[in-house]
Amino acid sequence: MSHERGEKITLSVIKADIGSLAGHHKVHPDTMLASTRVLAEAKKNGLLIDYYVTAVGDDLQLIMTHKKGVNNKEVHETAWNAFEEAAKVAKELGLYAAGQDLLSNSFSGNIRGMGPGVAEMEFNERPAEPVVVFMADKTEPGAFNLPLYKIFADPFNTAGLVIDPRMHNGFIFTVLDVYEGKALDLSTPNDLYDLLALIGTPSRYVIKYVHRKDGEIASTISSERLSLIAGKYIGKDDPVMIVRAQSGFPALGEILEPFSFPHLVEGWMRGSHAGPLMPVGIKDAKMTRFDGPPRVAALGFNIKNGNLVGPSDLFDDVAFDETRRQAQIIAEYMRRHGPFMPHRLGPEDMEYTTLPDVLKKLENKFRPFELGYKPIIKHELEEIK
Ligand SMILES: O=C(COP(=O)(O)O)[C@@H](O)[C@H](O)[C@H](O)COP(=O)(O)O
Repeated sequence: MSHERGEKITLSVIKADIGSLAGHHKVHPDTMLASTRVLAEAKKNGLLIDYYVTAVGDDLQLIMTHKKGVNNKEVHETAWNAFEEAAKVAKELGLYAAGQDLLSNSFSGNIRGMGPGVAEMEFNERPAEPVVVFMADKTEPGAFNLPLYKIFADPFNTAGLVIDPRMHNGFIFTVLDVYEGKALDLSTPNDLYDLLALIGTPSRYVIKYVHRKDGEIASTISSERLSLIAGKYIGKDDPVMIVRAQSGFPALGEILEPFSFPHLVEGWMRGSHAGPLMPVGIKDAKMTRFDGPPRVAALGFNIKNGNLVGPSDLFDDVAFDETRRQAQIIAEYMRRHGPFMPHRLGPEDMEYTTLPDVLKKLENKFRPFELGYKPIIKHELEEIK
């Protein structure tokens, strides 16, 4: 059945760190209120069908539905205005890093590349349209590579790949090289090994979209890299992801299953450490221990005539208690390494942090190490006297 463009629903999830309470910790409710006012106005004016405002760690999350398609100027401008209003409140309250992710002074047509993270998809709404919105803090977009592989390509995770004829043909993964700004499409199960060869380097190769082979969008992930946009370290690019569920897409339980394994991701303190991704309910989506550990929350909605029905706070459940316990044990183990790799990230990843500034000071102090090399200890002795 063919659908006119106007009938399609777009789900836009746009997030930004506009300042937070007590450090890079938690969004203040007054900033959420300020952004809610802007979205309420846009709903009243008919631009948005519906919206839901939430927060994970220090990231303010705008979940919006409309009929304008992806990359729509008006919708992006509304999100930008919502963040600006929230940032104003953050500044008034003296919140930490107020306006952090708003890298431009004014809106210029599309919010991508201006700081906020964006995941959007347009689809013909099914009679029942279940979707899951994942939001992570203190990590990067590649953190979703492993779960996405399991959801859409691993039959040991997703029974539907074997059992359900609608999923048996596999999926198309679009992989983005965030350094080069290039993408390629890989078809599973045929290209499985090529896919793994790339996405095992999640700081560079990020799964951007997953499509079913009939062209239906199944998942979309934000892929902004703040450091590459701003040219210097600003913060990790805490990602968001949308996944459609059921009836020819993976079941809700198959979508959540990979998060029962708290896999190691990059981010955590100063965006410079590897740690376990801990699934939490919204009430626990705040950063504490060593600015983490990295956390992911998941909200489940049904979309009906573009309206957001729900949400259900999916990781706020005893079924993930054991995962959280494991994550704590892994966090403790990793923390014991202090500033040593592999807890602290390797030199390539540290290039985009503040470490190079520190190392620069040592550059001129290096001397050739040859026979007869004498350590300089005079300076130290003088200090002791
Ligand atoms: O990763 C962090 C912030 O990232 P985020 O804002 O969540 O993108 C934090 O760990 C900070 O890097 C850390 O708290 C130091 O912050 P500053 O004192 O340099 O602002």
